[in-house]
Amino acid sequence: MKLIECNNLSKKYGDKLALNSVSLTLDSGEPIALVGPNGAGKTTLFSLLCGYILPSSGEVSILGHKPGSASLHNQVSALPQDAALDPNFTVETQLAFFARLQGMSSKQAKQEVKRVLELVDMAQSAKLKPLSLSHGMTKRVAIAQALIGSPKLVLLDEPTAGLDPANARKVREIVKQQSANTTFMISSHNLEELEKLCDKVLYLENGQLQQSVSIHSTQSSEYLTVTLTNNLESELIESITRIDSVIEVKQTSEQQLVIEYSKSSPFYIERTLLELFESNRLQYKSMLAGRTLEDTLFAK
Ligand SMILES: Nc1ncnc2c1ncn2[C@@H]1O[C@H](COP(=O)(O)OP(=O)(O)OP(=O)(O)O)[C@@H](O)[C@H]1O
Repeated sequence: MKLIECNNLSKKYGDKLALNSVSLTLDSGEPIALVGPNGAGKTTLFSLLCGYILPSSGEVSILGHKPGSASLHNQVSALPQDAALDPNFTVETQLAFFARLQGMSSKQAKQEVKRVLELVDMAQSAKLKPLSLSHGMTKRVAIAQALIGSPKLVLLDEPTAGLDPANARKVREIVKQQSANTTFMISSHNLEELEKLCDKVLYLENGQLQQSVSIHSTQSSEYLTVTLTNNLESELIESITRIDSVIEVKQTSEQQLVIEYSKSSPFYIERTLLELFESNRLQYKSMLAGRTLEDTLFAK
């Protein structure tokens, strides 16, 4: 069963097309990063996955069910960037309230609160009220709240924004530890952090899914960014895809592609590409090796 499936998913706010025909399929497993510039549609996608808003067209399902449906009760949770705790109640009181809302008895809720606070190393603060917590501690409590009931999917919006390096690291550790049971989808502008944490990266721009890359495969293999002087033809892309060591070819602009390949003999891929360009009478502007997530996402 696929964790998330979106098929031509679109969302309009009035005339504004915030999400434009997004199609993707994601499996449960390692954390998934959602990146893109301000206004790209990340929050809109999160809101659709949570069932807070309905699509204007297209379909979305989580574990085969429509977001917000009763079958997904306790299976999906979200931590919005501006999530706030109620200043009037202790940490344990408000977390127990959310556990009760999930249908737990008061005894189960108490045990669950203890469990999730231990997961985020905040058990000692159970009896404190939010105003006596630091920003980092508040964030950990909010993550604990998102983990109540061991959901299958947890959506985290900028989970480390505004945190000092030690607290940001702590949050990363929590996500890593919990990833055995829960798939996290993390929206963030911090590419370096996402590189440490995530396997798959989804890149949204202007409401469209521009790229979906696997960080681990880009680290274990190599890739080349090739820019031609002419616009790319689909026959050329197909020919490159057929080269022995090529894993994947992505067109990133009219004249540019990123080729992911496994290293075989030295310069094999470069030599084969040059022969291919020569036989097709094509000229290239540049052929660059690159490996960071930023290079992958923003190579233009
Ligand atoms: N309720 C709304 N009504 C009208 N327009 C909206 C609404 N919510 C979002 N938008 C618009 O839809 C587009 C996508 O917004 P969204 O908040 O999903 O982007 P985002 O990628 O989360 O941005 P950021 O990184 O700044 O949080 C933006 O142009 C935004 O102005």
